[in-house]
Amino acid sequence: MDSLERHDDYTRGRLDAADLLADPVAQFARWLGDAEAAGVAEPNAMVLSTVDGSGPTSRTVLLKGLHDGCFELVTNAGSRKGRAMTADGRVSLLFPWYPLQRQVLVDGDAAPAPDAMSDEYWASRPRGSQLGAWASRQSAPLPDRAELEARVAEADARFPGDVPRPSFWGAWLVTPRRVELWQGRASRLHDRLVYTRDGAGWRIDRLQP
Ligand SMILES: Cc1cc2nc3c(=O)[nH]c(=O)nc-3n(C[C@H](O)[C@H](O)[C@H](O)COP(=O)(O)O)c2cc1C
Ligand SMILES: Cc1ncc(COP(=O)(O)O)c(C=O)c1O
Repeated sequence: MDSLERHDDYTRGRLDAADLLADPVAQFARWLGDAEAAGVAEPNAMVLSTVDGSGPTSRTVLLKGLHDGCFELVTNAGSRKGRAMTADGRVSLLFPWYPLQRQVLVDGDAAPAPDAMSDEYWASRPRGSQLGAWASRQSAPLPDRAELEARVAEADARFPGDVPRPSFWGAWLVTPRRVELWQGRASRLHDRLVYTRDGAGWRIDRLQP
């Protein structure tokens, strides 16, 4: 467990307000492009945190689009996260781009996307994933894997042609309230720049590391 003993310094980059775009989502898109270009694994993976009656909880999901200043994700509305977001839209998104010594944190409000957006995304999914969405009551206990596989076979037989989108599966849009860009620096003196809303625009402030 060597990693527990290390104190690696972060020296790959720096971050200055003068280098940032005025719009945080446009700036995020630029950083996502950097992560893609650097070959970061799953560059669009993000840790989605929600709150429910048990408190905060997190899991990884994929970013599926950027629309009018919002972050798009897809999931099952009956899942633990889906039920949490239905009851309380407050979420956070964390993009951990360790190879770039960067992270982006987004605090915002999630709401179901328009049906047309969910339909369009659904149509882009492979048939296997579409059948999987029908088969999985995501987050519910599963006594054994064979039961899941039987439900996939059932859905396959039920929908020999196009697989329709289940009403319980779709896209969600997260409207950001706060976006923080973090660039690791030497001696833990990292650069942190945070966008918060300021009237119709955004202000950018530097935070202590
Ligand atoms: C890299 C990665 C990407 C994932 N993407 C999604 C996704 O886009 N949507 C989704 O519902 N689950 C996705 N998952 C599975 C979730 O992490 C999670 O296990 C599942 O959604 C159930 O979460 P919940 O019980 O908290 O609702 C992904 C997992 C990983 C590791
Ligand atoms: C359970 C689940 N749902 C949805 C997704 C979203 O991605 P895709 O539409 O590419 O399957 C993922 C991605 O890993 C996933 O694991």
